[in-house]
Amino acid sequence: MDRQNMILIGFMGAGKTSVGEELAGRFGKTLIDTDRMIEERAGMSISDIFAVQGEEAFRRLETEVLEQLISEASGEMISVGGGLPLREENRKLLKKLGTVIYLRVRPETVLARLKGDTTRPLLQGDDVEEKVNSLLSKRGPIYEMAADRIISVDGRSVEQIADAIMAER
Ligand SMILES: Nc1ncnc2c1ncn2[C@@H]1O[C@H](COP(=O)(O)OP(=O)(O)OP(=O)(O)O)[C@@H](O)[C@H]1O
Ligand SMILES: O=C(O)C1=C[C@@H](O)[C@@H](O)[C@H](O)C1
Ligand SMILES: [Mg+2]
Repeated sequence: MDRQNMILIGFMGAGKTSVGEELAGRFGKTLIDTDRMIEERAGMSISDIFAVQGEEAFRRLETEVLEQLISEASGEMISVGGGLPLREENRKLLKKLGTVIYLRVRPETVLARLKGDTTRPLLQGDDVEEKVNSLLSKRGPIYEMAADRIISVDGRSVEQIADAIMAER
């Protein structure tokens, strides 16, 4: 891996963390995951940050973490929270940080993977299917705008997705 950072973006359940771990392992690196960085900084889970401080506060933390990475990260494998590219400011920071790879996922795949998940505050309660469909259709074009490359993940294993990313480097 050269000095350029590689960043995975995409919807919840697309596999950013899983594929990121796989790729980082192949490069002999440890994955940097912005959700985990925020949990460590805040000393609480993402669900608790949303519940106690609200989504806006979480989004501010995402921008802070991105700024920190720009000053510190070089040649790293990075995965970011599903909503991080939503702020225009963050999309500019992502471009500055490195090569942005969008893991594109279909709603059915998200639902199959995250059924019963309790750690993603935006997908709790009733009508999870409706929430996934509506968020994904709003966010799809934004992810595309932020991306240097797009990889479809449906029906592919974590290893196959990592292979596809490596092959096109
Ligand atoms: N290619 C895949 N095939 C099968 N299962 C997968 C695949 N990628 C991820 N998963 C599973 O889907 C779930 C969500 O994956 P992961 O946590 O990597 O997604 P994420 O994109 O990081 O989500 P978030 O934005 O919420 O952090 C996990 O249980 C993971 O094991
Ligand atoms: O898509 C989103 O908005 C989110 C995705 C997760 O990675 C977390 O960052 C959090 O649950 C919010
Ligand atoms: Mg993740």
